[in-house]
Amino acid sequence: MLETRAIAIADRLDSVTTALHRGEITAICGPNGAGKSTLLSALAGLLPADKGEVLLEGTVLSALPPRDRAKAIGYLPQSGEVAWDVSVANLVALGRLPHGDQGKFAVANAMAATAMSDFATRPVSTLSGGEKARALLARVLAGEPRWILADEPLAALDLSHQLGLLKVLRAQADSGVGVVLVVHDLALAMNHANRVLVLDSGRLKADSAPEEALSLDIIHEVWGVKARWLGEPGQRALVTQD
Ligand SMILES: Nc1ncnc2c1ncn2[C@@H]1O[C@H](COP(=O)(O)OP(=O)(O)OP(=O)(O)O)[C@@H](O)[C@H]1O
Repeated sequence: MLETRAIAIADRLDSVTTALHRGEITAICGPNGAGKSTLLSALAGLLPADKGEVLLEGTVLSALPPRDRAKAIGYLPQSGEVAWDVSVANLVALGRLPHGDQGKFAVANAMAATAMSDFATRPVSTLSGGEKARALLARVLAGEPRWILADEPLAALDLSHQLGLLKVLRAQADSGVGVVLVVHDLALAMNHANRVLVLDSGRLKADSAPEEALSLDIIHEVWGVKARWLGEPGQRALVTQD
């Protein structure tokens, strides 16, 4: 389990308590500035909380040696910047750093899963935005973490690659990995997450199964938008109303 106990961070998070589970996809949703990236960084142990604590499988996260933390949690930030212009294969291999090995099998698997094998020798600077996003996700997968924490990993991807990566993330969850995604696309959260956290001005507004957390009342209250869901469970589409 990855837990937060009443964590507060300046004006960004206000006493957020939740417990996330491995084997599930958890979506973090909310309007711009609601605190989604802040919560994800705190869950990754990258942003210390002013109050409260984050626990990974029962241990206070900040007490874990950095290498153990890096092995357990693969974090994919929103910005997607790459500091050095290395080849895609070398970028993905950086995911093995916490393990101190080359992990050739894991690296090859990660590149295949993200459809990046054909780009192995390409300098990262020559990739399109979507290709770079896939390469960065491959780096996280190569580390074979128990938790994948990704901030809008699908935002730059075309429909086909979005669906491809959702399959990869679902397969990760099915194999026991905890997958936590910041997601703006509410239909994507509704259809693909096991659990949805809705943040509003730094507070946890909902934390439950998607149909409940993304009810029309909550969407109206939090996003200020009148909408309705169409379609069947698992294939919902959100339509806004005037
Ligand atoms: N380094 C920082 N110092 C102070 N305030 C910050 C900092 N980073 C973000 N904030 C503020 O904290 C709040 C939450 O930001 P956060 O990035 O977590 O929101 P978000 O829900 O991820 O938003 P978005 O959907 O726009 O990416 C915002 O009001 C933001 O302006």
